[in-house]
Amino acid sequence: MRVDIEGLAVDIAGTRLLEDVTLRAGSGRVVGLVGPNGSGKSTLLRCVYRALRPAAGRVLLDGDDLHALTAREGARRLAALPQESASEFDFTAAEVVAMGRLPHQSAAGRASAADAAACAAALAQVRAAHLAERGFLTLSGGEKQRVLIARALAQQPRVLVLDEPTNHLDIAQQLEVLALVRGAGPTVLAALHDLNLAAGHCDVLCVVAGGRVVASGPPHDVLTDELLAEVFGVRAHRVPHPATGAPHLLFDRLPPTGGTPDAQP
Ligand SMILES: Nc1ncnc2c1ncn2[C@@H]1O[C@H](COP(=O)(O)OP(=O)(O)OP(=O)(O)O)[C@@H](O)[C@H]1O
Repeated sequence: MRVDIEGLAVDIAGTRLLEDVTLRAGSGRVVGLVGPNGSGKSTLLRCVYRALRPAAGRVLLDGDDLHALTAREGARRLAALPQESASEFDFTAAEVVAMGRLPHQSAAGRASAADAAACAAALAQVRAAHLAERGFLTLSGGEKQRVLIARALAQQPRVLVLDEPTNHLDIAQQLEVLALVRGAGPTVLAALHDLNLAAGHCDVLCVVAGGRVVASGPPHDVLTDELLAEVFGVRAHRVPHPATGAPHLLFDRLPPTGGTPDAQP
């Protein structure tokens, strides 16, 4: 399913947080949003999963205005992993994942065998089947994150919006989850902080700075020395990955006003 974001602007408490954001995610493509802290990535994603209403502009799913759909219609097409989604209630992990099936159920809300199978498959995909009967609040940060990703997968969306999906995950889980979402089929919009992970797992990167998209395109076309210096304040070095040959970025912090870059350990 294609996602077109057109001229999006967001105001909160009288302040414009996003201005004239336009981006396209082709069907089945993985689009990464990268940018410094506070640049507007979550605000943009919150508009896409309808936690915020834009002051201007539109989000189109295969041409349909997302904000004109009912909540149920929207949730059948699009699932989200918000940055902060701690459940206050003591549900089991299986019950949290089952919430992902609600948009597909009738008003009576009875789960079918297909719902149960989708939940079991999603938990297995994130290697969390053994956590099914655990209380969600008793899980570690990484275990919670995997269960919440399973909830989004169980929703069987055609668009997946992920705000920092690798939060709390160890490095093996980070690689596994990104490979999983890339191969899962839906169009993906994901905010990511690790530029090497983003470059390695996304078809397109959009760089957000100061509430605007300042660059977008294939990852290594976008992550130029000039952009990394200007937007992130770092000097980049590229080394080939010894196993794959893919370019890998190493960084020094650039001092705010001239001087010599600090080598980071
Ligand atoms: N409800 C709000 N009220 C006031 N300011 C807000 C609100 N939500 C976000 N902001 C501000 O909007 C800006 C963008 O925030 P946002 O969370 O979108 O950034 P981000 O790029 O996701 O950052 P991070 O990488 O730190 O998660 C920040 O300056 C933030 O403080």
